[in-house]
Parts: sequence; C-alpha cells; structure tokens
Amino acid sequence: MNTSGSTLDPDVPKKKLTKESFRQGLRIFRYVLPYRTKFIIGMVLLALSSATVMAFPWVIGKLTDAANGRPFVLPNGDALTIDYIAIGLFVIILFQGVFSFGRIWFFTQVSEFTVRDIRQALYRKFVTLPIPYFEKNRVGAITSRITSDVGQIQDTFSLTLAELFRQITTLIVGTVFIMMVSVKLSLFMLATFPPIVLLAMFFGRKIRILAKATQDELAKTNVIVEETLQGINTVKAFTNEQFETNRYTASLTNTVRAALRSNRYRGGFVSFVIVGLFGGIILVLWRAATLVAAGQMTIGDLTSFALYTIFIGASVGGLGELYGKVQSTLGASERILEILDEPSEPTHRPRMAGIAPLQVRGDIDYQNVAFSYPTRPDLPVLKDISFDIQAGEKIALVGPSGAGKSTIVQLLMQFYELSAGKILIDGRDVRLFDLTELRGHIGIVPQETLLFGGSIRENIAYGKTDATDAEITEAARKGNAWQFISSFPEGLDTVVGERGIKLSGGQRQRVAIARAILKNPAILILDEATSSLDSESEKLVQDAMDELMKDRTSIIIAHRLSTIRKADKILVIDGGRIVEQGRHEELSNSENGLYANLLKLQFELS
Ligand SMILES: Nc1ncnc2c1ncn2[C@@H]1O[C@H](COP(=O)(O)OP(=O)(O)OP(=O)(O)O)[C@@H](O)[C@H]1O
Repeated sequence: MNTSGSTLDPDVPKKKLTKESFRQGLRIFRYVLPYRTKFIIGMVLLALSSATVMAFPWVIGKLTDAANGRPFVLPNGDALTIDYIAIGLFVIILFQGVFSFGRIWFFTQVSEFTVRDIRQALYRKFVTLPIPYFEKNRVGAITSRITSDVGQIQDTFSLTLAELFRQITTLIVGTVFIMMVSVKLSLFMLATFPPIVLLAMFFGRKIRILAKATQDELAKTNVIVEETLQGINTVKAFTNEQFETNRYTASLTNTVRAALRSNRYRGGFVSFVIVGLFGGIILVLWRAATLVAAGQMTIGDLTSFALYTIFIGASVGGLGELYGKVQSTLGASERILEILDEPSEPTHRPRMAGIAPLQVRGDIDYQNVAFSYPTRPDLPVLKDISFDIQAGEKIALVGPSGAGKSTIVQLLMQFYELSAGKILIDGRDVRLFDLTELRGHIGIVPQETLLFGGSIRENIAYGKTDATDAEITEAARKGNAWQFISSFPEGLDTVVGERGIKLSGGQRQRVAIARAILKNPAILILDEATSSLDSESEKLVQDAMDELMKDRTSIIIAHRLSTIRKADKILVIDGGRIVEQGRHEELSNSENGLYANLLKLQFELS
C-alpha cells in the first residue's frame, strides 16, 4: 500500500469479499449506465486487444516452425513463408496498438464522466444531509469520501476492470491454447500452478489487512494536519507548535511502521511469485525439452507453449494484486453508497402546480419544547420552553453562557428534531412546512459572519443569488455597508476571504446584515457579537440592525443593552428554561432576579 495521501476513515469496518459485499459494490455501476454505449465499445476493444495479444505467441510458434522448414499451410492449401508470417505479426501488433488506444480512450471517458456524476451526487447529498450528521462524522473523513474513495473507483473504471478482464481471458484462452498445443505438457504445467495460486491468495489476504492498517494510520496523520491548520490561531496562541509537531511526527512514525510491515509482506509476495513462476517455467521447459527430443512436439509448438505459459504465469501473479484492488474498490463504493443512502433533509420538494408560494406573517409559538442534541442524547439542553411572539415583535434572549439561547433559535430553522413539544409559525407546526420554503422566510445574522472567498458582491448576493446590482447596492446601503464598500477601489468587486482583503468584525457584520436585508425574510434571527466594537462601528451596526428589524419578527440573542432596552419582550434563559420574562423596566426592578444580576455583571460593571 502506498502512502500517497488517500485518507480513509479509520472507523469504517473492513469489508470482506462476499457475495453480498460484491452485490452491494456493484450498485455503483448504476452511475456507469448513462455511458454504457461507450463502456461496451471499450469492452469490445479490450476483447479485441486481448485477442491480438493471445494470437501473438501462436504466430511466433508458426514463425519458428517456418524457420525450421515447416511453413504454415493455410486451409486453402497455400503455404506461408517466413516473410509473410512476419508481416502477419506486424499487422497483429498494429491492430493491437489501435485497439489499445481506443480502449483507453473509451474507458477514460466512461471513468471521467462516471466519477464526475458520483462526486456530484455525493456533494448534493452532503449539502442536504441534516446537521446532526456533520456533528457525528468528522469533516475530514467525509471529504475523503469525495476525494480518495471516488479516486479509487476512478482507477477501477479506467484500469482495474480492464486489467481484470485481460488477466482472466489470458488465463482461460491461454489454457485452451496450450491444451491445443500439447495436452500432456499442459496437464503437467497445470499441476504446478494451483499451489502457487493458493499461496498467492493467502498472501493477498495478509497484505490487505496490513494495507488497511497503513491507510488508517495515514488517515490519523491527516486529521492532525487538518485540525491544527484549521485552528492554527489556537495552536499559536497556546504556543503549542512543538507539541503539535511532535504529535504529528509520532503519528507519521506509526504510519511508516505500518507501511514497512505491509511492504515486507508485499516484497515477500513479489519474490514468491517470481521464484514460483520461474521455477514452474523451468520445470515445464524441462518436460517440454524431453517431449521435443522424443519427437512428440515441434520447436514452434514449444515456443508458443513457453510464451503462453509466461503469459498465464504473469496473469496469475497479477490477479493477487487485482484481488486487493477489487476489494478496496468494493469497500470504497460501499462507503460512498452508504452516504448516498443516508436520508436527506426533506428540502427542495417540488411545488405542485397551481399552488401559490408560501407566505409567512411571522407569528411564532414555542409550546413545551424540550430538546437534547443527537450527539448527547442524555443531556437535556432545553426543558419545557414555551413563549410566543406576535408578527413584527422583537424578542431578546438573554442568559448565561451555555443556557440554551442559540439552541432555541436553531430549532426554529429545524436544524434538529425536537425531543418534545411543538414550534408553530403562523399557527402551523413547523414540521408541516416545506423546509426550503420555510427557511427561505427566516434570515439569520450570526455572531461570526462567514464570508465565502469571492467578491463582496457575491457575498451579499448569497441572500438572493439572482439579485440585480441595484438590489445589492440598495441592501449594502441599508446595511450601512456602502460607505466602506465604495471606499475600496474595486467597490463591490473587492475580493474578500482567504485570497482577498480581510474585513473588520464590524464590516463583516454589516455585510451579513446586507445579506439578510436582500433576503427580505419575515422572521429574523440575530446573534449579537459578544466582542465589543468601537463606538462608531457599534453605532453603524446598530443602525443597520434597526433597519433590518423593521416590520419583521425578530429574535435576538442579545448582548447589548441598547438592543435589550428596545425589545418588546425579554426572555431570560437559564439551564434550558425560561426563568424570567418581561420588559427591561420590569425585570431590572426585580431585586434578586437573574436578569437584574446579569445586567449588573454584564453592563454596569463594564
Ligand atoms: N451541536 C451541539 N452538540 C451538542 N451539544 C451542544 C451543541 N451545541 C450546544 N450544545 C450544548 O448545549 C448547551 C446550550 O448551548 P447553547 O449554544 O444553546 O447556549 P447559549 O446560551 O447560546 O450559550 P452562548 O451564549 O455561550 O452562546 C450547552 O451546554 C452546549 O454545550
């Protein structure tokens, strides 16, 4: 097994080559179906190219016999001289060249298109999988499905299948040919091969197990790289560069150890095949020489026989390796199919003809909502949450860290299923809405805005991908983002993200607000940033938020006193329950209330 970078999930159980796993793996072939004509042409060319290869030793035998004064006689009685036979060989090789080119051409097309379709299907599946899936599986492991597992399948369609077909035909046709040349010698030859095959299979099994171990170790090293590079700020802030380097080195050492062990067996396998194979050839040649000496065989037949034997031997040797490849492919295709079989969120249901688009007013009603995260089912995060909001009202959620505020708003988007209770929007259970349509009416301004690599224009238009320039500019103006955008020489085309300029926290928030304004949702979720901005930036953000909240039902996870003061109702959350609710004035006057205490801590002291 090489260590070229394939990252397989160490948690995936090893797949044995059984009838069932084979049947399962073959399901990946449905992606080949659209290209079946090309595939069939490729297979025909492959068969033809195999046939020309198999004809070669036979004609060489005839050439040798012609050299020994036994010209080849055609069925019509014409005798072919050495020159003609040699020309025949040339023609065969020419055809072989043409067929091989065609086979590669067609198989490459099939594999490229098939792999594109599989990747596309996987990606579409990824983005429609429910959030809990991503919490239960590591992103690195998921992405390796779309890279290395699909790559494995690509190898199969472009190379392994052809190889497998060729080896098997060589084995079968070769055996038939040698039988035609000399039954006695063939039986002798065949008696020497089964033991080699059996031993090769045993070796193959062992190698496979070790190869899997190498891949697992490699996957672990890749996880370290991914995690630490993603969190490079944390690594540096904790000055853990050396610690991480050591961790990575230790993991690499394990990979090398596993790879060396696996390759020791591979080396053994190769030398075993060489010794076994050539030993077998020597035995067969010895027997053949005896037959020729006794006049029971011609030199030409012996030549053909020897060449076929080499072909057969090589294909037996190659089969061991192919067996391993087929297994990896089955494993890879099973992992891919497993993901494709995962249930998606019920998004993007096609609307039935004649039904008007969903209208949302924005009344929200939480009724006895209880919830635990699927990754920690025994830890109730929300317990019996009930509140209602009239359309257009502004609700502030406040409470200590970990109280469950973000969880409350995530449930409105239906990122998770409730453990108990109901959430109603406009008096209707959210589960009865079309998920895509419903989410289309909810806007969100998160605490940390994720800007995608690209222009500011693209980032704002993320709220409405078909927005016109005028709409985008208008949204940027309302979101108080226009001042800084227009100060950049490239304006809306300024590139942000990894390869572009870095926007400040306040600027990013205003882009997010412009994005939400463009989306124009009935319901708004605002997660205020805890980090304070300078007062000018704060004012710009605040004004933009006020503009955004106009005439919309808004739920704000509030950290700013100014927001809280303006809220129609404040819900104080603690330990997954609403412990107090009311307006700012009422709550702040209740001496021993949590709200009054929080206020003191959070605002007055600062
Ligand atoms: N994806 C998740 N999987 C499992 N547990 C989670 C997840 N997200 C949050 N939790 C847990 O749920 C509880 C509530 O978290 P939540 O983020 O809702 O709190 P919060 O009130 O918004 O806190 P903060 O103000 O710090 O953001 C916490 O104990 C947290 O550890």
